[in-house]
Amino acid sequence: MIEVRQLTKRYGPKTAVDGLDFTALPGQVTGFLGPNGAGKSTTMRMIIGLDRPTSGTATVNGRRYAEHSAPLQEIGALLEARAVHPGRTAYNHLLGLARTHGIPRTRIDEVIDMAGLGAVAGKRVGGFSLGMGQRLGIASALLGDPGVVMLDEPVNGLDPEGVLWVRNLLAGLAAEGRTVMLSSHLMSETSLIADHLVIVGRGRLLADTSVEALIQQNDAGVRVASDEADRLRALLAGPKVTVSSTTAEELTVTGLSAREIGEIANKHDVPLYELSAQSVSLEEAFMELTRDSIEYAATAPSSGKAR
Ligand SMILES: Nc1ncnc2c1ncn2[C@@H]1O[C@H](COP(=O)(O)OP(=O)(O)OP(=O)(O)O)[C@@H](O)[C@H]1O
Repeated sequence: MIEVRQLTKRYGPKTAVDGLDFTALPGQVTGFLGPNGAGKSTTMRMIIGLDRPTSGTATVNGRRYAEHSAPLQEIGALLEARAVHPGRTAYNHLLGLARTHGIPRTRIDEVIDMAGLGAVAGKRVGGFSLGMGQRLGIASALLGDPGVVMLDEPVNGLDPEGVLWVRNLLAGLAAEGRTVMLSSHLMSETSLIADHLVIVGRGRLLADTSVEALIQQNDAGVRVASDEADRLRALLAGPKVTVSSTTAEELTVTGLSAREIGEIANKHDVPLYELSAQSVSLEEAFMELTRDSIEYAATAPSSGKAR
């Protein structure tokens, strides 16, 4: 489990992480999402003790990273995929890590296989593509067989086959009861991989939710078309129901499901030409949530126009 409590990091006048609270639970994939500069990497660096919080705490299985006697066996992290000596082979990179952490050699072959690096294990890392570097970074994170796995932008640079591999790998790790956390600035990709979403902007928590709940929250009503739209509108009226119309024949209804609307229409013999549940895409929901938190917006802020 990863627990972040009132975590804050300031660099001079800049507040990179601002009173952040969230928990990544075992058995789940937690997606840590936010636009560029939202504070994701800084938070992850504090979780593994590479940066010291200005205030607040970040713990792994109840303890700060530095308090673990064998941290690599506790939490496997991929932060900078290319922080590997370019002249070393992938195998020797993993061997160096294994030796300094008391991990048996047999585990190296296991993670090489798991990461699909068998054919290039003897090659120098300097010649690796971005995708191969990511795979090696993930293999390194898994070397200590840790119960907690935290990966910063693990699908960056991977081709579709690689993205699918990460997805299946992380789902498998979570199914084994491990805590899995990954960061990304891409909602569509993350919603396919993660069960739980922690969304941040300008260092602050914007949402802590399940993918399912976010989909439900972004229910944009049910679109109904009928040439008796006015009669239907009256039949649907209720305290929690809102009905708006775009044309004489079309209604958008919230507060009732498509099934309920269909049943009412059927009971009163109102013919329907369309009955479809609308939803805002998760990408749109993410943009809406983070709109005020974009640090590097393309439009000039002085234009006064909505981005
Ligand atoms: N060492 C540092 N000194 C000063 N400012 C920093 C430092 N590290 C990060 N920042 C600033 O803190 C903010 C958060 O940065 P961080 O890298 O954590 O964001 P991020 O969400 O990981 O972004 P990205 O998706 O671009 O990697 C940014 O405004 C960044 O410029």
